[in-house]
Amino acid sequence: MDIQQRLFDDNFQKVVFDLPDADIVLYNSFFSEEEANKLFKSLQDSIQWQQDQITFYGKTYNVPRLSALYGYEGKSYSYSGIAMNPHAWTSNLLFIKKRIEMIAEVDFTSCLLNYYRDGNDSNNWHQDNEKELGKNPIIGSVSFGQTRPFQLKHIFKKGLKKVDIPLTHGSFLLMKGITQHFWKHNIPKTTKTINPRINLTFRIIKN
Ligand SMILES: O=C(O)CCC(=O)C(=O)O
Ligand SMILES: [Fe+2]
Repeated sequence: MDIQQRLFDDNFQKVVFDLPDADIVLYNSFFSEEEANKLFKSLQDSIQWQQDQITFYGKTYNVPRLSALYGYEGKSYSYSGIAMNPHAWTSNLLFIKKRIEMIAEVDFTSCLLNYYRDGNDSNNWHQDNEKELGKNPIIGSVSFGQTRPFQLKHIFKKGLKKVDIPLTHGSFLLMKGITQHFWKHNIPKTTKTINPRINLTFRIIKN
């Protein structure tokens, strides 16, 4: 490990979660306060946010958040039952991608962004297990803005308690291994008055 890597490592706090059937690590303050403030504002203004819809038993609903897909050309991705073509990487996204790849040691091909405008926006229980992500998906999740709880529940071991991980401004959460086979996650709604939040999930699309 060179000096630069060591200095960089010292700036954040690493939390390893001791959970069965999971490989989840959280790095708080992975981005400095100053970097995180800048990135939040520029992503808020420059990302091509869109309102996706989902059809459920023949009825169409707005997804309770705004979203956007970025990545390498041709790496289309299906989520919420819709095939999406990515926008080209921006310099901010490449900056974030490079930084997290120093830790994740993979080449992420795609980034799904979510914009949670307020407490009414949420992300319902799901696994990131689309077949394009391969057998054991590696998900690199970066958060800016309002801290929201990222909840996890084991799909089969009903006796296990729900896990609640606050994802703070500038944090980086890495999920890999068999995690997506055994755990669902969600961002719950809240009636509290809160600020907006941006989350980026970097993924590897194999097609
Ligand atoms: O907002 C988050 O922290 C989670 C987002 C998420 O689970 C997803 O996009 O698949
Ligand atoms: Fe997810």
